[in-house]
Amino acid sequence: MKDDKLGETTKALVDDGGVNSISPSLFTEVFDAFEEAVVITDASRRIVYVNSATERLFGYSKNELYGEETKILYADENDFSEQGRRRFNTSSKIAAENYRVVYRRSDGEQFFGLTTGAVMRAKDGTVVGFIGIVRPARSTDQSLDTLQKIQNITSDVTLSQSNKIERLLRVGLDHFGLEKAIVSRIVGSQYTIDYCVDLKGELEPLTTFDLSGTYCVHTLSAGESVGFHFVAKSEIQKHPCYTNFKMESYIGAPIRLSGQLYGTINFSSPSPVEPFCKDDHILITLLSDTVSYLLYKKQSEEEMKRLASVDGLTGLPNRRATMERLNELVDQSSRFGNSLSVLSIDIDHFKSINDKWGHAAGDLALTEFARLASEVGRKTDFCGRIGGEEFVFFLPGANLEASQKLGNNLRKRLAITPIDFGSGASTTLSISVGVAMLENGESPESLLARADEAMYKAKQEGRDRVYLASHTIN
Ligand SMILES: Nc1nc2c(ncn2[C@@H]2O[C@H](COP(=O)(O)OP(=O)(O)OP(=O)(O)O)[C@@H](O)[C@H]2O)c(=O)[nH]1
Repeated sequence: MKDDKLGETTKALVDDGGVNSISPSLFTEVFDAFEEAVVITDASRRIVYVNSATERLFGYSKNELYGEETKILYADENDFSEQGRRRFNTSSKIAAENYRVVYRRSDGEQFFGLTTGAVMRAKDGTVVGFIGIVRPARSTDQSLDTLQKIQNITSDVTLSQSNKIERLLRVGLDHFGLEKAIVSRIVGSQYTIDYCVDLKGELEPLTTFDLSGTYCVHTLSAGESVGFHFVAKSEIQKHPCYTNFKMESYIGAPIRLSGQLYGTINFSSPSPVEPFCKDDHILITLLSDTVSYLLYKKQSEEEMKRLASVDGLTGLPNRRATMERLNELVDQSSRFGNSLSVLSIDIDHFKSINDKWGHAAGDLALTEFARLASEVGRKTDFCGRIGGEEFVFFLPGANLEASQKLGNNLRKRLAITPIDFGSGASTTLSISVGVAMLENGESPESLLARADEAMYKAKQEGRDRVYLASHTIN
């Protein structure tokens, strides 16, 4: 409500006898429904009426306040005498202006209040009192503190991007004084929790909802930050989001990534809160931009990691990633006493393919081999390229017999799958395979060396066969 309008409204309540002549029940009828604190004074700034919101906000009962100067509400007496008097004096010209002042509750706690004030005039124009409307504003100190925390998190090189996002959600929860924080991923009509922090521990990442039944559908249709501080009293009180989740307060903003919608960042709570102010909307937009930047960095890092571990030609894990996986598997098998077998595979006479049909044909043969190799074996089996035409298979839980079977299956598949180089040229591949099974306390290097040794034996014995390694090489 604008101050000038406020003045007009109060005029109707006041007669020439001043504010004291009005029955408090009339004020109560008008102002008790307000969510803001309403304080009415006489012309000497003594309180004649406060509404219930004032009692809640300042922690005083009506009777404790009636007759007191409004000084009792200010944290700083100077504000009462200077700031207050600028507005609350009989010749005040200040009308349509919101201002912030530090107030003090009955328990001594201080808070910033966003205040609107007006002079109350009787019908003949004489000033009979003042009316002030106060709602708590988050303090500048708190906003600065929040900004500082955001900066500390984003600049911390020891944190992963995911850790940073989770910490930002906590900072947002603290700032808004809410209970649940979510970064959602939205694809089509599906809303998935990507990250969450829930003080009640009820939310879990990867939970999905139908977007149309969430609060975020309002954020998306607005295309910018949206806040509801008391949903039961808002225009969305009948929306399924309220029936589904029963959150009274919500503030959310869309997250865009590389120009596309990614999802939302949102904070909510089953209890109503004070109305969200402009600063809150600026802050959630800043959080959304920061999360978007972190998600972008995370995706870039993942892509770089993927590229660094994948063989560019075949798409199989490269030597580095393959050796890492072998180390992990040997470690797991040694700890849990499970078997682990390794196949060392070398394509026979591969050089002749290059020589006969060119390097591109050799590349095609390697790609086709990788495709067929990926089709044999179980989901838990691992196939990697460790050199030119050298590949390995790691088979967790498999013994020599099962590994030999896989080697032979692959040989058979290759034998019946000609690779077409165009212009009528084609060939099938044969492989020499060495198999070794992890022995007690054996190192990854030794296991692989035994499989290689067995593969060379297969070559020596005429190629196109599987050879089983015997014992540890000393
Ligand atoms: N086209 C192509 N050829 C490759 C690639 N990497 C390695 N090679 C070739 O693979 C061939 C390997 O040949 P060799 O090690 O002599 O063995 P081979 O001809 O397979 O004979 P055996 O292993 O003894 O059966 C070499 O000619 C390499 O140039 C690649 O990425 N693409």
